[in-house]
Amino acid sequence: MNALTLPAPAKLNRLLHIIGRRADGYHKLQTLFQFLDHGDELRFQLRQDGEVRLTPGLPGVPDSDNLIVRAARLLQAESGCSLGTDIQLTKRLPMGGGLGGGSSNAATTLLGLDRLWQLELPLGRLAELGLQLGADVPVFVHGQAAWAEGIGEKLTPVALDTPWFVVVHPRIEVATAAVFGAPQLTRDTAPITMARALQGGAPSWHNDCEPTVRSLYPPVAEALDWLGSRAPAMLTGTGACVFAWLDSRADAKRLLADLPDRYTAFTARGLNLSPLHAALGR
Ligand SMILES: C[C@@](CO)(OP(=O)(O)O)[C@H](O)COP(=O)(O)OP(=O)(O)OC[C@H]1O[C@@H](n2ccc(N)nc2=O)[C@H](O)[C@@H]1O
Ligand SMILES: Nc1ncnc2c1ncn2[C@@H]1O[C@H](COP(=O)(O)OP(=O)(O)O)[C@@H](O)[C@H]1O
Repeated sequence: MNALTLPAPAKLNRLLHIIGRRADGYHKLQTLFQFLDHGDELRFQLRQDGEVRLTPGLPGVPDSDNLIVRAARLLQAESGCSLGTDIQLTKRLPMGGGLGGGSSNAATTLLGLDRLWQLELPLGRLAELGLQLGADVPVFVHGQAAWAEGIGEKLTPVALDTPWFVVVHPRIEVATAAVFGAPQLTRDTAPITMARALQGGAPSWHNDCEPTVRSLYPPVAEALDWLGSRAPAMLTGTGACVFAWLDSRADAKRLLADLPDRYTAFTARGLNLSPLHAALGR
């Protein structure tokens, strides 16, 4: 095999609670991750010379900081593999959108190059490598919708309802570190069990970052109000994207028809198995 084209799906946080803070400043979370059938695409072509080349690069992100290039180099270092790759990126997910695009790109790179370079590392090891790149990478490596604890890396697979979503991007970028660093962020939600979270279902789910992101980023508050007046709506991760869930594709498309020009948006179905794993048969 000389080349491989793979999806890097988006995720949503269908619930996000902040229950404390670790000594290193990272926040302890409880969250429900689900994938979408919408995302970026990466094409990997084998190189014999060990070089890792990405095209096109991302505006404002030097290649050496790009999570795709960092994931490829980390895998080379871990495995001692002397092969390289040309990577072509089709970027569809907004950056800093709370859809986990960078993390998903990193996971697709780890699994894609593991296959292209014939390394056959276990998913658990690839997830450990992924965690060095970002708190959200392991869920994309394991590829199952999950209840997550710790900083998002302690994962228990779950089967969630799979509604149609409308995801609205208010065309601003939210810095995850700024939200987690905000003094007004509440960090003391009482921990709950997974069973209790699942029992309540979507109507009972909320995101503890929402009040802080609303106050720091007024365009996100406006998007939540616009969407929330039409269907139940929430923030994903630390934003900037907000999402609403609907019973059918037709309802989702109807909602999109009214979208103000100041937003971009897409519709997508919730998935409990990542399309990456479906494509790889893993
Ligand atoms: C909040 C979540 C929920 O899914 O999503 P996003 O909105 O970013 O997608 C994630 O946990 C984000 O994960 P990720 O985007 O990988 O974050 P990282 O790069 O590891 O961390 C960025 C910065 O956010 C802060 N951070 C991140 C995660 C966490 N549990 N506690 C933190 O305090 C730290 O200051 C860190 O330096
Ligand atoms: N391949 C990548 N795709 C997107 N962002 C990347 C990538 N590599 C590094 N980044 C950096 O990570 C930041 C967070 O990106 P992203 O994962 O898209 O958002 P979020 O964590 O909010 O879901 C970006 O603003 C960018 O600086």
